[in-house]
Amino acid sequence: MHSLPQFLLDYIPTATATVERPHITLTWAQSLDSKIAGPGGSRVILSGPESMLMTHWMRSMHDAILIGVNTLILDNPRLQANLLPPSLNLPPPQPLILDPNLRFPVTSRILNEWNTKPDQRGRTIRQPWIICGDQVSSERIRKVEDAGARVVQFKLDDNGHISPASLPSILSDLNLKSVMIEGGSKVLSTFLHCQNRDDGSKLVDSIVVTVAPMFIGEGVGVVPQGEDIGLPSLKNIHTEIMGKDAVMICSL
Ligand SMILES: NC(=O)C1=CN([C@@H]2O[C@H](COP(=O)(O)OP(=O)(O)OC[C@H]3O[C@@H](n4cnc5c(N)ncnc54)[C@H](OP(=O)(O)O)[C@@H]3O)[C@@H](O)[C@H]2O)C=CC1
Ligand SMILES: Nc1nc(O)c(N)c(N[C@@H]2O[C@H](COP(=O)(O)O)[C@@H](O)[C@H]2O)n1
Repeated sequence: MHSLPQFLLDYIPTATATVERPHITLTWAQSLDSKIAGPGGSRVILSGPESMLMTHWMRSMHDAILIGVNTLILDNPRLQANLLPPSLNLPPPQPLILDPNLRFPVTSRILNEWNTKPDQRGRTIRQPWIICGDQVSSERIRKVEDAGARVVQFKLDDNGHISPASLPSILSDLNLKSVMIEGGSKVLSTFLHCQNRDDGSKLVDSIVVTVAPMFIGEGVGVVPQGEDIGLPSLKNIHTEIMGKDAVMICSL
């Protein structure tokens, strides 16, 4: 796959997304028994090489890649589009972490790479941005900022979360036109259960799921146990076979 997979274009219209109305894509990779990680949240490589490459194309099509703080802690990801040819000179996506209590570990790989590879800044690496609650102490914020990350504070919702309905206006404030939400389970669940943005328009625009031909058994479900009711209906479903995986893409 040497160029952007064309089937993505109809679902991820980053060209038409605007700062005023950012595009929101949810994406994850799951096993046949609907798990996204192993026991205790241990990371599992589900995607084969072809669908993983597609995920990196998708990352390059969004301004930002968002994960929950547990995924940051458990996976210690890089969140780059490093499988794509460097000769394309694509701008790296902006890592965004939803972290109400600012648990962000300053030893994380995304921060370490930002600090230790200054020559790569803006070309393959962007500074991690952490979205936390407005109750976090200024001492804690200073500690994380001194370590090199950018911290932005927003009012939390009644569940102590960054409100899914308000994420679009947070993105607008941050001058971001699109976001790809990669997980984990708790974050996917709150976004799947919240239908509308604060302005009343639909919250999630597209969903892209890689289904890998394996069972995990005990592990982390796509949504936490008991939260699999009230999930939205899907429209415009398209399935693409990529290597051994099936990639399902749809709108809501
Ligand atoms: N296969 C795949 O595609 C992927 C798999 N994963 C897996 O997911 C697992 C982690 O998932 P999980 O433990 O559910 O954690 P998450 O990564 O979903 O992080 C959850 C935390 O994010 C904070 N948060 C802020 N805003 C929200 C919000 N709106 N909704 C929900 N949480 C919010 C909360 O922090 P606080 O507790 O401080 O309030 C919450 O506990 C890992 O094992 C990882 O490997 C992750 C991504 C993709
Ligand atoms: N698309 C996809 N397939 C898998 O098999 C996965 N385990 C994931 N996980 C997500 O990707 C992050 C790690 O990516 P990098 O190694 O940093 O490129 C991980 O944190 C999950 O968000 N995704």
